[in-house]
Amino acid sequence: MSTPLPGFENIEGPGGTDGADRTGRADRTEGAEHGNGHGSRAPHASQGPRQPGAAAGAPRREIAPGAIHLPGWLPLARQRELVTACRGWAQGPAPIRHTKLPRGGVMSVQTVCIGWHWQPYSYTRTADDVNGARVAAFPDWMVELGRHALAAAYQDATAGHGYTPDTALINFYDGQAKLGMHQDKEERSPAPVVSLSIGDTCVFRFGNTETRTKPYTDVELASGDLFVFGGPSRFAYHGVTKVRPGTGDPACGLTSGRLNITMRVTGLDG
Ligand SMILES: O=C(O)CCC(=O)C(=O)O
Ligand SMILES: [Fe+2]
Repeated sequence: MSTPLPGFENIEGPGGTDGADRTGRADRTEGAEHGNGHGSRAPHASQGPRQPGAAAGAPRREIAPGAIHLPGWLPLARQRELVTACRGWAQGPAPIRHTKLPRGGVMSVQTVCIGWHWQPYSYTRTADDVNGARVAAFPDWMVELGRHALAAAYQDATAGHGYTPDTALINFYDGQAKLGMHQDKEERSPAPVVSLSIGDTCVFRFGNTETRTKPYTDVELASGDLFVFGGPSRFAYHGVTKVRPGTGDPACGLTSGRLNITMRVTGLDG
């Protein structure tokens, strides 16, 4: 069964490391991720994200049309709340695990989903490749967070209106995990993807909609960073080429590794 989440589940422990197997470095194009989750407690909605531009450090940057990097958007306290929520989902109803790929590979990333369960290459309500359990509900507070994220990224108070993400893939990367270039394309909606990063910095490669090769831009995603891709970039290829171990601030709630949450609108009913 699934391996525990080194460095994540046991965040009080020694700076952990490696997860079960890192044999696979999964290409999402070829593999997937998935997960499941289970009820969690909502981070306090009272503490909103920072205003655009208020983060220390790097400025907001449009990486490609519709693809925005907003560094330091999530305050540390909010990061910790998300880590706590994700830790709960990682435990069940379907535990986080390394997704198996159709051709026998295993992803190096560990994933758990909420709302809908993703496995290569479709969404279901139950985690059929894990334990068959129905995944945790997608909480209202995360819908709100997604709406705030769009408003901040697009610098438009109305940008989040009507945005109702119904699934999130929650990925945990140890120091060796990677994610191959892929498109998020199982969704039947063109609504933007909202990505939040916590813990160690990674190199996020954001490319184009035609090919998984160049042209692309490598972006350092650090703890608290928001990345949104919508509009003409919604179906661009992207991936994680490397994690930089030891770069995260333990005050974010993770002593090692990287957590990434991507919210999406599946466009599915039922
Ligand atoms: O970890 C990341 O920053 C990207 C994750 C991703 O692309 C995905 O879950 O589809
Ligand atoms: Fe993706």
